[in-house]
Amino acid sequence: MLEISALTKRFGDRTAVDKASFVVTEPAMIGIIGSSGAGKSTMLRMLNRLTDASEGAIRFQGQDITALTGRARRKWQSRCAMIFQQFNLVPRMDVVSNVLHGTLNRRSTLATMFNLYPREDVETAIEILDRLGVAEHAAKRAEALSGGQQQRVAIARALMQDPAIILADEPIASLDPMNAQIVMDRLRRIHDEDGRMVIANLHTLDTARRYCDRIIGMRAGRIVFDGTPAQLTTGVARDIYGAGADFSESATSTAIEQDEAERPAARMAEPA
Ligand SMILES: Nc1ncnc2c1ncn2[C@@H]1O[C@H](COP(=O)(O)OP(=O)(O)OP(=O)(O)O)[C@@H](O)[C@H]1O
Repeated sequence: MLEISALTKRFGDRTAVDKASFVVTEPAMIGIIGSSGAGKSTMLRMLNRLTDASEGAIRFQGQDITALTGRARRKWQSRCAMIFQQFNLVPRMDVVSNVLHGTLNRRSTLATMFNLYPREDVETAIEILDRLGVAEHAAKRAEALSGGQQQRVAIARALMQDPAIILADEPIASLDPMNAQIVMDRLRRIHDEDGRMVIANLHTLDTARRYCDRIIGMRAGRIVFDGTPAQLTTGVARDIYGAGADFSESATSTAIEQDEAERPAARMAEPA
């Protein structure tokens, strides 16, 4: 259903994603791991068409995604909704209106300007908020909610678009462990109950192991691992992160970045 072939992104003479290829035949929950600068965000941004690929192809259910322009590109961005580490809500706007923002693509400019949302959309938004356990906060300003609650509102906004794919770029990197678990549990449930594909960039190995059916490991722009959590042995993880023999199972990419800072040879993949 989703086919990525030799997808490449260059920024000047830096290759952020280098001939990445993978195929997803049925909706799955996929985690992308790798150290900072490995190309994970760039990969998701190309999938969502926020960034244009330099080379290669993305096909979804037979459609050439890389070729889409204008309205067709915006439609794809609705089918392939993205959530971000920093939630990207409008802080002073109430929670329901933030969620209804997910319908902007299909509403007229006039309706948008005057905040005229159809009643059934408002009801759907509340139902989705309820599903995510934050309906009681519907009337509050987004900025009044905790980080974990805001991320659930961001997921609700994504669901409002009824997407086939949810792309999550480090969705729990700003959250404490308890809220991180709540957000990952919700994403997993959305996958299990709705059959939506979820592709998440994840900072910590244990999260990827625990929640994902399939893990893709990136290093210096290349896919260096693609398999199940069981196949992701400590040795494989060490290769993905370019980490030394002191690498431990509980290590996170944050800990590894610090290791890399001390090892100049491993800095290639880091931002300039
Ligand atoms: N807009 C840009 N202009 C120039 N270089 C960029 C741009 N975006 C990303 N890069 C570079 O591309 C490489 C991959 O970056 P990317 O953000 O995709 O990595 P990442 O694995 O998501 O890292 P992190 O976990 O730190 O977010 C890095 O070397 C980065 O500096």
